Amino acid sequence: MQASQIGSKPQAIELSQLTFAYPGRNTNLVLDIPKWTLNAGERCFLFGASGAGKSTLLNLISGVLPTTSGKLKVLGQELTQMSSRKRDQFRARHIGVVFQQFNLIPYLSVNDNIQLALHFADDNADDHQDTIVSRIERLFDALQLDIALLQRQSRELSVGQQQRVAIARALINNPELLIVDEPTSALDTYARDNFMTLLMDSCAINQSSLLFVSHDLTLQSYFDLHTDLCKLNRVSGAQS
Ligand SMILES: Nc1ncnc2c1ncn2[C@@H]1O[C@H](COP(=O)(O)OP(=O)(O)OP(=O)(O)O)[C@@H](O)[C@H]1O
Repeated sequence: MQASQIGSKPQAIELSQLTFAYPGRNTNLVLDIPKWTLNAGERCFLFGASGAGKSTLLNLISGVLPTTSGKLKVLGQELTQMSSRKRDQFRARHIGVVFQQFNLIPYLSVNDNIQLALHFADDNADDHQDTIVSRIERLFDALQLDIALLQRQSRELSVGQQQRVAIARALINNPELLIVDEPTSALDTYARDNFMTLLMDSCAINQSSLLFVSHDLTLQSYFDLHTDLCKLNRVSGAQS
């Protein structure tokens, strides 16, 4: 799929007049963003006070939550016009997500965790297992993961190994957009810097656009763009 074009600039994310309120809290808007774009290939560090709506915005962009009103185009597709099922399918095929807690299924093997991501993205994944195996091998090599870990249950892995598997799972479908939510909060400085380097290298290899949320402002130096959600969002409900 091609990212949408405005002039000659491809856009990974375009939103305008985007509002969102959680069901049951209809009078309480959480987000009201007049306009924001992320160009294809750009890496954006999104920050803002606690409660500013960062995770909510990531969930809208990845299609987990439906918008309340406005326009939200991701990789050229208008998400507001998609059913929940279509959004899930779109996310599985085009967006890699790395969550704070990695969200690996603990009792499944590492291989099964990765195969699940492939399964949700492509019903015919079983048809080309050779290609898939070599893709997994390349990713494990790039992420410095021992291939023998594929057979281990993910709960047996160290935190550092789980992080790398979470990145491998997010990248296995070659996503055009990678969304990463506060993944370094539990890490010491050394592990955090390693994680960031791996993430940046993986994005460069894949030419993915990156939207990264963190409270850790020292990570800003890794990014082309720094966006303060409190300045974008007309709702001022954040608690510092
Ligand atoms: N499932 C939910 N139902 C109702 N309100 C919610 C829900 N999730 C979040 N909120 C509210 O939406 C607002 C934004 O929350 P969100 O988690 O997006 O903020 P955040 O910027 O990610 O915060 P933090 O930095 O503390 O993680 C908050 O007022 C929060 O209470």
